[in-house]
Amino acid sequence: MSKRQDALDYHSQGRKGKIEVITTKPCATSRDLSLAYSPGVAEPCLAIEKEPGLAYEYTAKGNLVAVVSNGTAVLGLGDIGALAGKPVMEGKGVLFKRFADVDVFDIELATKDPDEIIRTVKLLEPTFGGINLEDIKGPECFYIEEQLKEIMDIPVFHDDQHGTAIIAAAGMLNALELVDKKIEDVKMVVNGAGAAGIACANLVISLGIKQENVILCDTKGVIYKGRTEGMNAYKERLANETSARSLGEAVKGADIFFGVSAKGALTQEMVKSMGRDPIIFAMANPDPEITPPEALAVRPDAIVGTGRSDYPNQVNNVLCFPFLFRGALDVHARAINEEMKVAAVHALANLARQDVPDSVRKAYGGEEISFGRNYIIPKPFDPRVLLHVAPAVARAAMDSGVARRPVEDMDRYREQLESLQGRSKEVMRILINKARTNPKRVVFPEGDQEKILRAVQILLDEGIARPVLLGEKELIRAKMADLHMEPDQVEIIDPPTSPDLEGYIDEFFRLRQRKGITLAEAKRLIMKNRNYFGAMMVHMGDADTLLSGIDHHYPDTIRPALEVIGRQDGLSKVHGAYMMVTKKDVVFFADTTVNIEPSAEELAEIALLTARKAQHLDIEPRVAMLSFSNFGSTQHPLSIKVKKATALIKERDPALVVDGEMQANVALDPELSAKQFPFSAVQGNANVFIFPDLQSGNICYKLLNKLGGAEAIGPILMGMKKPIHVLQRGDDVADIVNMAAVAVVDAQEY
Ligand SMILES: NC(=O)C1=CN([C@@H]2O[C@H](COP(=O)(O)OP(=O)(O)OC[C@H]3O[C@@H](n4cnc5c(N)ncnc54)[C@H](OP(=O)(O)O)[C@@H]3O)[C@@H](O)[C@H]2O)C=CC1
Ligand SMILES: CC(=O)C(=O)O
Ligand SMILES: [Mg+2]
Repeated sequence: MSKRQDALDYHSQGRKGKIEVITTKPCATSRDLSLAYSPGVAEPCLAIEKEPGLAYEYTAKGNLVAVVSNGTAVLGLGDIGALAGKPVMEGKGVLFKRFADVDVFDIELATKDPDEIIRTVKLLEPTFGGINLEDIKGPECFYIEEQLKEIMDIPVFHDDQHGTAIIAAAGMLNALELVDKKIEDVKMVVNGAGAAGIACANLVISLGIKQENVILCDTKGVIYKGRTEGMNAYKERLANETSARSLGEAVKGADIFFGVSAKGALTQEMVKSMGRDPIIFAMANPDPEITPPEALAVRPDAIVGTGRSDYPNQVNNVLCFPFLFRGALDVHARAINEEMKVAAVHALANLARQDVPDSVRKAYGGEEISFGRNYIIPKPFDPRVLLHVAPAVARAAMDSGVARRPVEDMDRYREQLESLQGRSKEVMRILINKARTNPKRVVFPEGDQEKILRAVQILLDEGIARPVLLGEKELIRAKMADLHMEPDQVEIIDPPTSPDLEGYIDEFFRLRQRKGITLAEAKRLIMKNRNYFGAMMVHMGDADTLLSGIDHHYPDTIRPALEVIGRQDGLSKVHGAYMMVTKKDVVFFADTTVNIEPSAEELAEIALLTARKAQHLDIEPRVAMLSFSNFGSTQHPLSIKVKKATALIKERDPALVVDGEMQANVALDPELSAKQFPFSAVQGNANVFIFPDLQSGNICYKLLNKLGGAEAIGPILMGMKKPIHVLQRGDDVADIVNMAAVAVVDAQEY
């Protein structure tokens, strides 16, 4: 199918267009009706009449943005009119929702009269928490925005001006660092002196580029002092004394080119003539001023960005407006001011320098992404953008006095932002915060693995753990340098040269001498097998917990731990659980990894240990002992075993909410439970699921993960004397970080 047809089908298939309105309150019963509408609705009306600020409490105003356009500069398609611009405005709505959960009404106005637009938008003020002006051409856009900012008490933001300028400035700051040029020395050309061009020039000047070093061009060529044709007050303010008259003359020797004009405006000849390591942002949409392959063919030393997602370095305002508005709306900002824009610039620029999580790499087809010439600004699908930009903007709004409702607890605010991105993030945030309250020493026997190093950087940045790496010092240091990590921030231990080596060997020999180990073998294992050395560290109290397994088979990781540390007294075995994070909730599955055919006694042990894990994560456990039978409905040794286990648990922990044996649907269906099993302690609200054997547990968690899309965090090993945790081969950096948090929180319990 052609790209054109594809795009048309995308818009027309199913419900037409890209947006619909969804209600947030039930309207199923006559009671609902009387609350949603008359008579109940009168109450919030009267409350708002008395106290207008309550509109943020009782209506959707606070999360609603108007995307307003008259269609005079739609992308680079030009003046195609308000109606034809509607797909773009609906598209902005999609992006606002997808990236920052901001709701949008798109408003297309069939007028070119700036005052008519101003009056109309002003009249819309009661409806919205913010106004995003879009694709209104220069110079009218400047007057419209200025006037609206003056007369409105909610944020008014022309995205083509400032959104573009913010992204381009963030990318430019990073590109300048990469090419080692000082902002106060560089010469720049901005091609296009409309909405985007004027705003880009103003912002980079405010960030430190000298005004006399910024040459603006438009369809008539260079905007120089004294030019009369095609001028306006905004161009005039930026006109410079220069002898250059054409774009070709202006870009000669320039360090930076910003294109916000039209397809093909920059030629290869022009690129050739630029200064060393030229920075070229060809931002015209949908087709750039020059494509990256064209530019790089003549100047391999260039850093090139475009507005498109199919080339590296997408310099597009999508990376800004959803997150900026999120921050502004969340503090009920009166405006979006310079301070908030600059905060967004720095938040974006800083984020691009940080290590990129695997989830983001995966979203981008597994491509290698790290700070450098092909990655100078974050990617829009990077969930961290929301968490960095919105709080930075909210903070700037508060500091500059335009926040009507300041955020009191920034950490809590970040947690709320994370919860916008799904329950799993929220739970992990709780876990991570718990880890941060008392970060423990985590030893990583696979300290030379790149994924471990990348995870360690995040653990350090977030203060989740105090990592200790095992491996050859020089090798690890070199790998850290490749990853732009600071080697001195992590302790590295090379077992053969460790001063603790002899002591560990002696102790290990003492532990295992009656289990068939010779002193020579003890020496070899502790010196050569870092899983043994790491386990000894935990045993001797030199580390609090161990995390390993990314490059080892499961038994090779777990055996040293069992031999050195062993299980807790009184337990028959160690057991394994998974935390399953669904869209709705977080539940525990056990045993999913260790015990193949647990006895009733072992099942009871598994349930008690898993319930304790849940409690430790502030989740009140409700344990379902699963079977194919409900409370004696089938008499079979397998179901009788589960029934026996249930009785044992009740005996050992009478306060624990637990019941069984029961089928999985009964464990999850309150109505069914109430109707058929009103005596059960678990009323269809189970969150800890104990499986009768490993087959069912292991199969279920994998199906839920693959078919149901639930995130599986684990295996969480339970019942060791000291906490040891096992990574899975193939775990990515985020999994390692999650497991490290699990390990730290676990270690806090010991
Ligand atoms: N990547 C991104 O995030 C964004 C990209 N853009 C892109 O920037 C471009 C301009 O948008 P916007 O500023 O809103 O539009 P405007 O209509 O406000 O401004 C367009 C400007 O470009 C100039 N121009 C047009 N064609 C040429 C050319 N061939 N050579 C030199 N100058 C030219 C016009 O000159 P004159 O004044 O003489 O008419 C005018 O100054 C569009 O392609 C748009 O897609 C815009 C916003 C965001
Ligand atoms: C991206 C955008 O806003 C534009 O091209 O107009
Ligand atoms: Mg636009």
